[in-house]
Amino acid sequence: MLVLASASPRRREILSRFVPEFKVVPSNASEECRLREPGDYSVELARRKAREVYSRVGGTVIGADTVVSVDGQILGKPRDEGHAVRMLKLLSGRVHQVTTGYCIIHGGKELCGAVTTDVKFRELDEELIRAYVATGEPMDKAGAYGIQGLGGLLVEWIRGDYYNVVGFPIEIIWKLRELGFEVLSR
Ligand SMILES: Cc1cn([C@H]2C[C@H](O)[C@@H](COP(=O)(O)OP(=O)(O)OP(=O)(O)O)O2)c(=O)[nH]c1=O
Repeated sequence: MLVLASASPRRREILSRFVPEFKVVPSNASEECRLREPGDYSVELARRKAREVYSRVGGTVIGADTVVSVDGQILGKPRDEGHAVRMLKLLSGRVHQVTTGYCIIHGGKELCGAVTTDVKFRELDEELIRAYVATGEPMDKAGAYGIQGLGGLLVEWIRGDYYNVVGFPIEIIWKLRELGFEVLSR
């Protein structure tokens, strides 16, 4: 049985487009992490999420973690609205990286990786930033925006996998296919 170790509705929605059947079991793993490099950090958290769920339910388990980084500095989810405003000011007019680490536990082995997408934001004025934060959309999202929602307004261009920005890189689907899971079957 395939298990998605995530409480994220976006991850569930993306996986369900490509794979017909899986179970969702959110992880209770701690998100405290001292690593500073976005790839190392996101893979470590993805691995913890996958291991914690695997220890309870077994099967083939997918864990993922998404971070936004700018100049190598990791931005997680905003603590409050003021923090969201500061993050968006920092990202305004600049290119940043969105990295999703993943870990698939299958047959007792761990298959882990990280995918990075570059995203360029438009120049954002204070009024727009405050109006966007007031919509509430930034609060549960790494980097304080969601490209798939109203946050699409902030983006000038992206380079790389769009799904990766939303939290679920397509590389995971290809890995599942290599492991023998059917993709696009109904
Ligand atoms: C940058 C960006 C992030 N995000 C989201 C993806 C992730 O859900 C979230 C980052 O938090 P994560 O800790 O990666 O995931 P989560 O807490 O939502 O779910 P779980 O740990 O149970 O798997 O930010 C978007 O939805 N759109 C975006 O454009």
